[in-house]
Amino acid sequence: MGFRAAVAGASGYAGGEILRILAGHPEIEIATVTAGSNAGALLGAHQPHLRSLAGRTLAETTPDTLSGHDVVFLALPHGQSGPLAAQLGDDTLVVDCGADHRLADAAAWERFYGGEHAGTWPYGLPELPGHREALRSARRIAVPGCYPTAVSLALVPAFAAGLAEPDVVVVAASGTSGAGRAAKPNLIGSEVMGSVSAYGVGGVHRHTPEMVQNLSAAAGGPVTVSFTPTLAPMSRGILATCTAKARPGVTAAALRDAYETAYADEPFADLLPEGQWPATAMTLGANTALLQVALDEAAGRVVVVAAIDNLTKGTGGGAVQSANLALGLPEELGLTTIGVSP
Ligand SMILES: NC(=O)C1=CN([C@@H]2O[C@H](COP(=O)(O)OP(=O)(O)OC[C@H]3O[C@@H](n4cnc5c(N)ncnc54)[C@H](OP(=O)(O)O)[C@@H]3O)[C@@H](O)[C@H]2O)C=CC1
Ligand SMILES: CC(=O)N[C@@H](CCC(=O)OP(=O)(O)O)C(=O)O
Repeated sequence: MGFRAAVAGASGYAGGEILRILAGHPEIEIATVTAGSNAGALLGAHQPHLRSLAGRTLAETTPDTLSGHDVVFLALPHGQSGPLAAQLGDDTLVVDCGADHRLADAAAWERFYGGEHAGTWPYGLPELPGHREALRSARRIAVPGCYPTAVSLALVPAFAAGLAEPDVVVVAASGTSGAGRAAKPNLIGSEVMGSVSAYGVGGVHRHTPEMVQNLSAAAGGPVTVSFTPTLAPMSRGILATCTAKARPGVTAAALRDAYETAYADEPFADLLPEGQWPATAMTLGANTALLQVALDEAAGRVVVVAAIDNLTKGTGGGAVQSANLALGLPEELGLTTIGVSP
């Protein structure tokens, strides 16, 4: 084993997914697991599926317990990563699954999250133009939000190829694990089962500025995004239906060609064969974003559907993919494109 890792927030969903992936990683050893209120408990009590790690004790999450590692994965509530990272030297790679360092626009941060902006770290989505190279020398990484991962992979190729106008509409369904482990009134079993519900409607969801940031960078100018998230009765997965106004003269063939070119060499972004549409069940547990494109000629819109596992490509898998790059390891190490079905 080449690198020693600590995982903070190991009793939560994102921390659990990072541990699931690291447990099969040939070059990263899980040295330390930490938690908040559950510090002192056995990991097995909170992550019973991680059998080989069941006997590990959850330590407190402090700079002391996290220091001395090659890589620290933070899967903690927003606001925790800045103060912790400040006490970990640059010899430690810090990979933050929280939102604190994803946005470059401090005003957008204050509007959607409130409080002072903690600063911007290299953004952990290697598939975006220029990002892979930046990640190779990073010592701090901001893992993208789960919805922005799906939406950016869905629409960046259309903007980068100059095929879309800056007018985007996204409706995306997420499984309940996206909301974390803590109980919330709208996530009680009987409220979720047998129903799909919208939330964060009307441009207020905090992932909107992150989508705007990524799509505007690809478009080379400001893009507006109308984003409506919905909660679906499933534990994992995001299905994002993304549309953008098509530029005049765009053809279906040119659109498909842009996506084939963009993702030809990407290990974790797959354009499906024509006629096959992404479904969350096709990529559960895999680090792959599945995509399909169409041109709605009557409406004059580019339509892209993306499916990811919110906990894998949308968090834990994306975190390990970027960490691999920053540690000088092969990007795909420890990650799978093989899903779990049914
Ligand atoms: N779930 C998802 O799909 C995604 C999550 N993320 C991000 O990952 C992070 C974790 O999310 P998620 O795993 O879903 O949340 P969970 O609620 O499932 O887990 C939160 C974790 O943080 C720990 N924690 C809470 N408060 C403190 C504290 N004050 N000090 C130390 N540890 C604390 C908890 O420990 P304990 O149990 O001991 O209290 C637990 O291990 C968040 O920033 C989230 O935004 C990002 C993308 C997608
Ligand atoms: C279904 C659900 O509630 N999903 C979460 C987003 C997922 C997430 O964890 O995003 P952050 O990393 O930015 O917190 C939400 O809509 O708030």
